Amino acid sequence: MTALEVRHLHKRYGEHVAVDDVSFTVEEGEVFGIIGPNGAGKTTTVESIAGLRTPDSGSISVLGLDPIKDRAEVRERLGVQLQESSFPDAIKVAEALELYSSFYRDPADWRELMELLGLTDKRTTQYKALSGGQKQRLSIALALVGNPKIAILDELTTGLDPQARRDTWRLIERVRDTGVTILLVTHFMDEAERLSDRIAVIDGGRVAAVDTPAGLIAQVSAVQQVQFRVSQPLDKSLLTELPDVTTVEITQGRWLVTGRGQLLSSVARALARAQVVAEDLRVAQRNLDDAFVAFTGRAPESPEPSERKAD
Ligand SMILES: Nc1ncnc2c1ncn2[C@@H]1O[C@H](COP(=O)(O)OP(=O)(O)OP(=O)(O)O)[C@@H](O)[C@H]1O
Repeated sequence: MTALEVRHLHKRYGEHVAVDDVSFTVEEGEVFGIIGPNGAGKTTTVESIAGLRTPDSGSISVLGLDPIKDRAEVRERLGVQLQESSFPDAIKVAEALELYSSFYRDPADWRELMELLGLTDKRTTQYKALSGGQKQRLSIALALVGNPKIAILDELTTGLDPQARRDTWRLIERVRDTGVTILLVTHFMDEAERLSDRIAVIDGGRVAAVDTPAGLIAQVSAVQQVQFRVSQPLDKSLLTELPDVTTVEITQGRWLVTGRGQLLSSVARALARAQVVAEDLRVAQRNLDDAFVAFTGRAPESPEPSERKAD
């Protein structure tokens, strides 16, 4: 069954078009990733789904409901963890969870969530005294406290150290296993690849591609790369003139040959003809970073880990 349907979403701020034309569908139980460069319109899209922004045109259906017209019903079914959520400094972990759970008709057991998120021993700690990782876990707990069918997680692990990020991923997998549909906005390609069943690449307010992580990678893997060092000097033109080769770069003695088709065997034959041995030969494995570059023309940004510590 369809959990979310976004059709031709368009949203501008004044003259600035933040979301031009975005459409996608998310099935129940899916983890659906959204990736794209800064300012691509990802947050505006998820805020519109959450009913926090009113689209200028297009339609959004959340479990068959309209986020603006059916705001109260959507609130009951949708949990939102947005970028940089802030809470009153003095509120304690247990107080925040209890308070938020009181906003919902059929809340989750907030004590169980506190335990699941590893916050029980911080129950009496004030928000301001929590570490970055703990704040992040609290905001995830608060997104889940209404027992939502769909959770929106925006920049889930930005600012966390690698260990805390991996812990958070495991947590999200556990949440997914309970059947919650997850919409995940992320700058981290490894995170998107690990957690998402499907991913939308958004660029310039439009969907550049939607596919499984493997599907996105396969779409760009027609381009291949071979790297090696040469056992003796080699005339570069012997490779550049091969029909399967598009570029040849040499950096600090390392040859990087990009091309298509039977690239590896063409290069190997050319080297053999020149009686040159390829040392330390590597055939580049395509990953989601490459797909991101191919679809957006830009390298993914890795947000700087903040000063905050995970725990
Ligand atoms: N409240 C606002 N008023 C004016 N412009 C805005 C507002 N919010 C966002 N924008 C602009 O709209 C565009 C899309 O922003 P949005 O936050 O949706 O992108 P994003 O893909 O989530 O970016 P990031 O990855 O940096 O969070 C950007 O150019 C942004 O500067």
